[in-house]
Amino acid sequence: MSLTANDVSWSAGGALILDGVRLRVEPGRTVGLLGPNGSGKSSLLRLLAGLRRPASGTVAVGDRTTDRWPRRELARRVAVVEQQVGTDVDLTVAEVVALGRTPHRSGWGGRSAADEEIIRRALAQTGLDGLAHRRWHGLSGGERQRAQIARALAQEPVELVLDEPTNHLDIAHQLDLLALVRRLPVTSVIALHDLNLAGMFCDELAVLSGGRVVAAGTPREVLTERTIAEVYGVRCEVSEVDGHPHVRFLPELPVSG
Ligand SMILES: Nc1ncnc2c1ncn2[C@@H]1O[C@H](COP(=O)(O)OP(=O)(O)OP(=O)(O)O)[C@@H](O)[C@H]1O
Repeated sequence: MSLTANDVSWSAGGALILDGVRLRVEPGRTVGLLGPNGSGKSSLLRLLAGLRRPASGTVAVGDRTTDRWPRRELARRVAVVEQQVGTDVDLTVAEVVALGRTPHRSGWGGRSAADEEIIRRALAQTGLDGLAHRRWHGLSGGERQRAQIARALAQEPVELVLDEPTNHLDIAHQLDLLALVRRLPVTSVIALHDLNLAGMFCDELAVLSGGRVVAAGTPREVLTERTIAEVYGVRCEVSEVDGHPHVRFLPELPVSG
């Protein structure tokens, strides 16, 4: 396995946020994490990336639990793109992307020609070549989000953990980004809200509700009218388009009386 959560629980502020979560992600797979606001997606992603320790249960990256990975080695191996990124950074886009090379550098040495090539490629993969010298604070939300993804790619991770990476992107950039993540030879876990994009681009899906995994499997197994009604409380019809489940939401039934 590439990433494994074994009966993971985690609490914060006196509340149980994750409750006995099991997740097994095979190498090279793209797994979507779905669930309503506050269901525990970001919390689980942070645990999977080793940024937090479970209160009980274990998280393993490769064949080692996160507590047995030296911090720097884990920082090289697992890249994380979080939802909120500060705006008070006085760096150019290229400098932000270059931060992805930090865990790979030894001592005080500068960037090598190989580093520069990796940074150039990450900028090109995310369509940011033209913005390399722009300053961070002048970027749009979507440009910042793409720069954070380029930074994660520059890290050349084995596992990539993305928390709602498309929430600021226009539809063309959403499709480009998810197609790119799927193409990369990495294991990815992505928190997403868009059920149809999750169905199009993920090999497997897991649905969290109230800190528990309530459904897991292929998109066809998970994206059912019943699960969507139970988890989100909305009515929908699920059909199939180009081999992927397609969810069409229906208006609420009028209250009779
Ligand atoms: N450090 C913390 N202290 C207290 N409560 C927390 C902490 N971190 C998360 N929570 C709570 O845990 C719950 C799950 O939060 P989390 O951010 O993991 O959910 P999410 O599924 O990613 O939500 P969203 O879709 O809104 O991003 C929420 O109720 C949140 O308020």
